[in-house]
Amino acid sequence: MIEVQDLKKEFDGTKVLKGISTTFDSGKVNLVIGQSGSGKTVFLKSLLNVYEPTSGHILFDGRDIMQMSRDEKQELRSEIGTIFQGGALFDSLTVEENITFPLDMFTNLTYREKKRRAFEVMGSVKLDGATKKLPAEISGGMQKRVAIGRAIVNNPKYLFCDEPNSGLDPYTSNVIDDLLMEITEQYKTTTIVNTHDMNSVMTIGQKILYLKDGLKEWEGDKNTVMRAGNKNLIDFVYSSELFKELREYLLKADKSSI
Ligand SMILES: Nc1ncnc2c1ncn2[C@@H]1O[C@H](COP(=O)(O)OP(=O)(O)OP(=O)(O)O)[C@@H](O)[C@H]1O
Repeated sequence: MIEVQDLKKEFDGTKVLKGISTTFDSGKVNLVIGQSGSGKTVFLKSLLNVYEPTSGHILFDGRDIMQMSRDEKQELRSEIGTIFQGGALFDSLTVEENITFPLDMFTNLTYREKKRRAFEVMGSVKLDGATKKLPAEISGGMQKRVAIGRAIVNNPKYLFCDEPNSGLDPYTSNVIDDLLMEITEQYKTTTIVNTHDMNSVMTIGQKILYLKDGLKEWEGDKNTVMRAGNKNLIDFVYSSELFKELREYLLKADKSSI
């Protein structure tokens, strides 16, 4: 579980995060949504202390990253998996080597143990058939799965993903969403995902945090988002005609069942 208390971040006096408080449960996929520029990436990077917050508290299962020494932060980082845009794979390493990389870097496992763990993870992300391929030889969706595999190989307690579906077709996006859900439930990770993908919102949004201009405008889940009364949220989520019609249909169905 990650608890965020009154998180603020400014850059040279410009307030980007203006005091956000929320809780992200473990074993759940938590989505952060909002217009471009609303502060989603700064929020994620502040939670990770990539950007040092201006003020506030961020508690990782009760441990406040704002109060931690450098060594304690280092220790915490070993419990965190990240999938960031531009967090490119190593082009000259095979799928298996990419996934094994964090084990080489951060563990003292034996060769055999690393091999076993890497194969377990490649099974989880459904890459068993591509272990010896180079990133250039596999599709964008498979590359995303390698990135997910690399992020989970150390059994992280916390998983952060920035736009995991960007650049993927709808089918492959669903595959990635299903995978994030499976991993989160199987390993009980606290998973936080920044997304623009409304399909993800409707399917894996076990918690949804909607940011607007650096503030929490609304929070709920995929069931409550459909019936939410917040005008800004509705305008944002239902800017697609298809979703707008779906919402109207559901609200009518609600009324006719009363
Ligand atoms: N390193 C930085 N220094 C100064 N300002 C920044 C920095 N990073 C982001 N900002 C500003 O913070 C605001 C929020 O940016 P952020 O990248 O978090 O938005 P976002 O919601 O993730 O957008 P998008 O959906 O387009 O990725 C923007 O106005 C941006 O210019």
